[in-house]
Amino acid sequence: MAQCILKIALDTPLNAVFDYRWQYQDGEDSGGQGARPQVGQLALVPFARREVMGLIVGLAEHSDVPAEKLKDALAVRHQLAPLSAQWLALAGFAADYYQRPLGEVALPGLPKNLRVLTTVALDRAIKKLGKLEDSHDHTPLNMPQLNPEQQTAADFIGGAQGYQPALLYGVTGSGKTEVYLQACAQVLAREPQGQILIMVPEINLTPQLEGNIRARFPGVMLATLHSSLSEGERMLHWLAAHQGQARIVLGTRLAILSSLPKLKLIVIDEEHDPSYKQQEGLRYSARDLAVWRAWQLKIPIVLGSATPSLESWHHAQGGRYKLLELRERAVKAAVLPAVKLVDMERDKPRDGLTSALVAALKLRMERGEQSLLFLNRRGYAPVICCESCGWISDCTRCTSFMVLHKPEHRLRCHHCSLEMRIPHHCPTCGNVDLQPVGRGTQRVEEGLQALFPEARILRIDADSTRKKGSAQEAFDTVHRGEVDILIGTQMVAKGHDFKKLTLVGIMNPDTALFSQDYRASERLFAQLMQVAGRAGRAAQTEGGSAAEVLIQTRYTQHPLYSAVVNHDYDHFATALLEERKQAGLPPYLFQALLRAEAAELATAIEFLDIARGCVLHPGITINDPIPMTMTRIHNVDRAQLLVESPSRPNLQLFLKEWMDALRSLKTRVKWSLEVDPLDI
Ligand SMILES: Nc1ncnc2c1ncn2[C@@H]1O[C@H](COP(=O)(O)OP(=O)(O)OP(=O)(O)O)[C@@H](O)[C@H]1O
Ligand SMILES: [Zn+2]
Repeated sequence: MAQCILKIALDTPLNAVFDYRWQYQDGEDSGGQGARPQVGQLALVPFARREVMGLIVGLAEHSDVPAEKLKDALAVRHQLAPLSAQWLALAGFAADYYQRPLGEVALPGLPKNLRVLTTVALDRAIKKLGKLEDSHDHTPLNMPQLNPEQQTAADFIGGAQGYQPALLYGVTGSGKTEVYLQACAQVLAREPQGQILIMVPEINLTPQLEGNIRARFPGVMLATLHSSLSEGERMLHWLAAHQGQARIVLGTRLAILSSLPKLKLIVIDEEHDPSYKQQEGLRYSARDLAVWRAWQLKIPIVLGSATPSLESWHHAQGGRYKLLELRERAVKAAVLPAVKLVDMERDKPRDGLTSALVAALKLRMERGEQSLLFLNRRGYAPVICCESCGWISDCTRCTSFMVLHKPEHRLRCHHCSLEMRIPHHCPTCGNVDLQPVGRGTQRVEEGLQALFPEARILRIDADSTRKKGSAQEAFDTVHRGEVDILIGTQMVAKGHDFKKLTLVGIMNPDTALFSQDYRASERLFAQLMQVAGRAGRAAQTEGGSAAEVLIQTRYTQHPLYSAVVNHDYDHFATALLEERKQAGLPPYLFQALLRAEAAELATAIEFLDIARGCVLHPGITINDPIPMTMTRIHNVDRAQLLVESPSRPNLQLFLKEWMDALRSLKTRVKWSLEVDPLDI
């Protein structure tokens, strides 16, 4: 018997690697159950009176831990091929950059079934996969002729060698998907063992793309990775990628941490989308990690969008990313829709709809075409109020309102999930006449039903698609043409290729114009361009309507709307970047946000005040602590502290020192750090 020390990363907030003793049979070939373990393997160990799965990140002959304190590891998962050095480096980079212990990044990045104590699930999955193999026939089927711009882009991406980031800036409906698929075909032809990672921002976009990929490459093994897989499926798909069997992996942001030993190309579709940012726990940007991963592996990466993020646009302007452009819609004779502003001051809306929008809807109904109404607010009304005493339905646990959900007869807080029946009378004065204020998708649906009793109306939002599979069913109904008017939130706004849609109505985007968040205008612009881009994606039929987008607004002179009317991303983005430069904001400045939570706001602020003073570092601006805009959620008060620097490396140095100092502070305040925050 021989003995070694396993250096193990565990999923705990303690920023450390733990030593365990392990005995194995000396000389046995690697791979056997008794072999010497390898870095990148998983091991079961005792920790704090529990048994937990850890990741071997190092091997040693001796430990500094006194022998009587050193514990034995319980098992090593020899049946699983070790995670590669590159994968460990990726997890290590993410841990460093986002200031988290390695174990807290690496272990949650693995499927749950790998981390359970028994090996049943793992053994079963490995056995199942043993029979499956990619057919090695990577011949693409039904490749459409690309237009010259698409061809240039596909050839550039497909032919790129080494680290080569490209920004594929193509207007909505310009056929970016086709560019990805043909670039993939080139890579698969050149690298028969190679793997490709394709990411989409939202789970609802996976089925459409999965269908396209399977139809194009029937012989290629495809694995999907997203949050609605069962644990069994996730394990199977993850393993198919890890063992190099899956050639194409399609997934949402969590797929960025999948193990892909033969990765040769990364595709990030809709790269501007905020959903690439994880908003809890390890708050990483999957897009940024993808770029790092491509750099590390020296492989090409393409970021695609009709409305690139300002960060990526900035890189493309500065020459760090190759800019590839698609200026026209791919389907011949499909043109970008005419965008018109409807002045709500002149054309007063009834039930939220101006007469211009009603007329446009009516025309589509008569012609058997589809319309989409976009309203980014679910529920029936954002609040109910008592007209006699002024009571409003605010949430008792949050700085927000209880939203009226009429079909379910409930009031619901969208932040803490508090629920109650709709009160019969005002809780303060007893008045029975409680009125909904404002309008959500449910109320729009009700109004439309009254207006167009014969119309087939479908609402798609988080409430209507709670059941597994129901979102896909809803989108299929639209694609089959069984819907006349579709009402939806941002769920319907992006990526979908609805072929029969000729009208998009945007109900009330004005509120976002006056947000305090400096990113609000970038986001609103992207959202409007994306949703507008759902109209007119097929050629206009004879006697059919030209594609049209109506934006209802009270601010018809606003430059943001003019840019949308003119489909003018370039100028708008360039102007926004200039503003950011003048104001000293990202991407010209790097930020991190320290958040603190406590029962009392004062406690949170007090903690941030201490944090503010505990490390001094030249070139770093530490702002005053302030309450968060949504101060209270679920009876917890929240405050934040913004840290800024024009130098990313300098900020990173500071954060490292700062986190060490904060970890040693004794406090009951719950705190967390976000690097490159999106919402401030
Ligand atoms: N070369 C081509 N010839 C004919 N049709 C094409 C070609 N390329 C793409 N298309 C079609 O054009 C439509 C739009 O393509 P796609 O959905 O890829 O656009 P997109 O650029 O991803 O748009 P968005 O940014 O709005 O998601 C699809 O129906 C696709 O089949
Ligand atoms: Zn609440």
